[in-house]
Amino acid sequence: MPVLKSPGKYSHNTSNSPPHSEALKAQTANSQHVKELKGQLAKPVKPRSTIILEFESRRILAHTSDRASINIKSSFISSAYPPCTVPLDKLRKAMIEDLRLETHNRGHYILLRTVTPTETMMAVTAIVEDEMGNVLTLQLYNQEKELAGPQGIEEGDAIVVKEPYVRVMADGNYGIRVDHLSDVNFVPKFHDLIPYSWREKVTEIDESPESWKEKGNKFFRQASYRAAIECYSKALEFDHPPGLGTTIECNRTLAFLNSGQFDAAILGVEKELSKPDPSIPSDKALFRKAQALYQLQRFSESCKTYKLLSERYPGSPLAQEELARASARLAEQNTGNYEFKKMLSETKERRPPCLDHATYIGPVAVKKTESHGNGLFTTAVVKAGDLLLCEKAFSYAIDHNYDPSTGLSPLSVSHPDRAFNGADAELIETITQKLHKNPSLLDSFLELHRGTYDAMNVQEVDGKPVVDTFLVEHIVDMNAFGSPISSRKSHISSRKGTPPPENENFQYLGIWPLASRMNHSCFNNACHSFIGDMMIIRATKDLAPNTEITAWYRSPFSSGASEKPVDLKPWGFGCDCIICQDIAQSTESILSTRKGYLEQLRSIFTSPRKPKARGIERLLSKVEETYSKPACEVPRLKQWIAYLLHAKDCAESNKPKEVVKFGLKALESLGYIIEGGNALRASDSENSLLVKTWGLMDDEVVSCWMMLARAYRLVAPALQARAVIYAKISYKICVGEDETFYKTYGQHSDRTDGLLPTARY
Ligand SMILES: C[S@@+](CC[C@H](N)C(=O)[O-])C[C@H]1O[C@@H](n2cnc3c(N)ncnc32)[C@H](O)[C@@H]1O
Repeated sequence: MPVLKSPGKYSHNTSNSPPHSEALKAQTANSQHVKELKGQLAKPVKPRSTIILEFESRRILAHTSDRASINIKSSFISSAYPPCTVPLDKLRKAMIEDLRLETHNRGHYILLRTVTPTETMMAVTAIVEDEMGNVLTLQLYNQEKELAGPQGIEEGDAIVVKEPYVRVMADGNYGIRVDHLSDVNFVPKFHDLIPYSWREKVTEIDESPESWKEKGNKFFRQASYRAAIECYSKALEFDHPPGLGTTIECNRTLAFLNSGQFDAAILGVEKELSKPDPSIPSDKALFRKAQALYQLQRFSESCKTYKLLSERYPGSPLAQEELARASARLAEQNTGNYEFKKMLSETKERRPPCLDHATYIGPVAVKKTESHGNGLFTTAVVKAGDLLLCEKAFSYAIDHNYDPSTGLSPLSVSHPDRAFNGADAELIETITQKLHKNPSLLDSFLELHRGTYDAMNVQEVDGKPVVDTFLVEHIVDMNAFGSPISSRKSHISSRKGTPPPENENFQYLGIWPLASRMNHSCFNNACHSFIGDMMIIRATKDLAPNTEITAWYRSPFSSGASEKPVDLKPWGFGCDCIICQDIAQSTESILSTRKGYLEQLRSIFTSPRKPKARGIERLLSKVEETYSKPACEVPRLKQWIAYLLHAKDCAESNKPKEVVKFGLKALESLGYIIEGGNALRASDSENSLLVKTWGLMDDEVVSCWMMLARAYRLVAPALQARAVIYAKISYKICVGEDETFYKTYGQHSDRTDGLLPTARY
């Protein structure tokens, strides 16, 4: 049977997979005990030394156990909760024993200090103490994992947690769980909040901008950018000669750049450049600004800044090189001309395959639909195969801990009724951090569809962005796409009958904000494909301006003979396209009669001893009779597969006329209206064959056209070239590009579908 295209959108709930459901059950059992403790004060239940010892033993065990022995690690949370939106100076300070269990201690903050090294599995975790010496576990979710590394949190570092959520953990110990990045402040050792007993001795020499700059430089050399930024910021608080201030600002900008804080890097540079007489050479400042703009995909501004740099400082080879790179991105952004073959090679060189390319927005725009929120619409006439959008992922993740033998990841983030794992958790974490570091990106991300999640509308507190992790989670749930490393790879392997395991299609997960505006229709008019983290959307039909562009969240092609509407429950709606309506309106008896014929055909096609063609054709006609509407109005998905398989059989038995007849019928089943395909006259010209209306697209459509092309070569040679052109357009729609078409398909292949034996990814 044909292997059908992998699912499109991704909504992945793993709560029914055995290890996760076991973990969920265990948590439910524990929840009664936890309920009883809710609201009680977090008075220590074990001595400090025992809690530290238990944590240290677990930490050492985690380092020494091999990967195979890692169990599913789960993190349960009973319900989403909003981040703290109260400024720190409006909160009251609390000690551990003032906090209430299983409670979000609103109106309070707590100052803590780490007394152990950190450990990371689900969260960055350490034992922390308060000023009274009481200890508990601190779990920081969604933080950069580097925080647990040599450049991260050190023993003795101070941390403020706003409105701490105190939990009773699975081992009975108490812990503070922090899900929102803005609920945590890492407090520099020299900050006023730090009590004297916790302070490091500060000598006079420390209290100068030079010494803070030197400290900053030391941290910078160790790639401890958070600490370096703290020191540079402290240095800038002092009176300093302008030259020194500019150097410190410049160093801080580089630390911002290296830690992905591009907004802050641009701000720092602009402050420097706005000074009437910047005393340091501003080439560094301009260069860093151009780099930060590039990282934010603001290529036009990046090019302008590099140009300014080249004018002011001619002869800088690095600036010339970077200008060329930014100009190449700008050209992609403006024209949609990409070197797709090169991009495919790049996917082999990079892991994860995040490509250095720009987003092209073709003739499309976001607009309100009548009944399902926003949608994507054409803004001009479009032909089948035209590029509508080539979008770089906003964020892209891979499940690093994925275990192919079990199909599971040891990471799991769970709610009572659902579980995420691996790539989801990774993606949520990456996006949360990106937004936290670059608030200029917040607005456009938060505009994405969020389902029923109701979030507060505060975006800044204490001068820092507020990112609601649970809102990010909902947006990911509604908008993320699962993707293979490249659609060409999936296409070739499915043609060869070695489709990648289903999990490989979900191996990468990403958010493509504009593409995610597309609503679903089984009777779609656009297809998305991938080259690494670039998503390519092409029209599958000729479209008039102002047409809503629709794609598949799940493919309506299902294996087996049963017909039912696609399950779109994870997105909270049911499809009401004409295909789904037709299934809903068909009587049980019609559907079961059709199913019966299809089952007979299926067993014939899979049997080594085939009956006479006439018998098969009679059954095919009976299938046709079960449909009441013409295929050009309502595509017949099951009939398409049946005709296609028969056409393949005919091709294998060297019956070119029959291949033409049934290959065309197969395409017509998908809604294609094709003129001149059956004429088979010697007088025909290439132009006699014409697709008047395009139907549904699938990887198998490429095979069908190639099969037709081979048959035409024998019975109507004039039509062969046009059939190849249609195969090439279909290939372009399915894999995103047609530069590799002739490396993949050829008329001289010994396969009936023309796939070349040399075709490989
Ligand atoms: C990824 S979003 C698509 C864009 C969304 N309409 C918006 O306003 O941003 C997915 C959501 O769109 C809506 N949606 C998509 N296709 C739909 C359809 N065929 N019928 C009804 N609602 C649909 C559902 O609410 C779904 O959860």
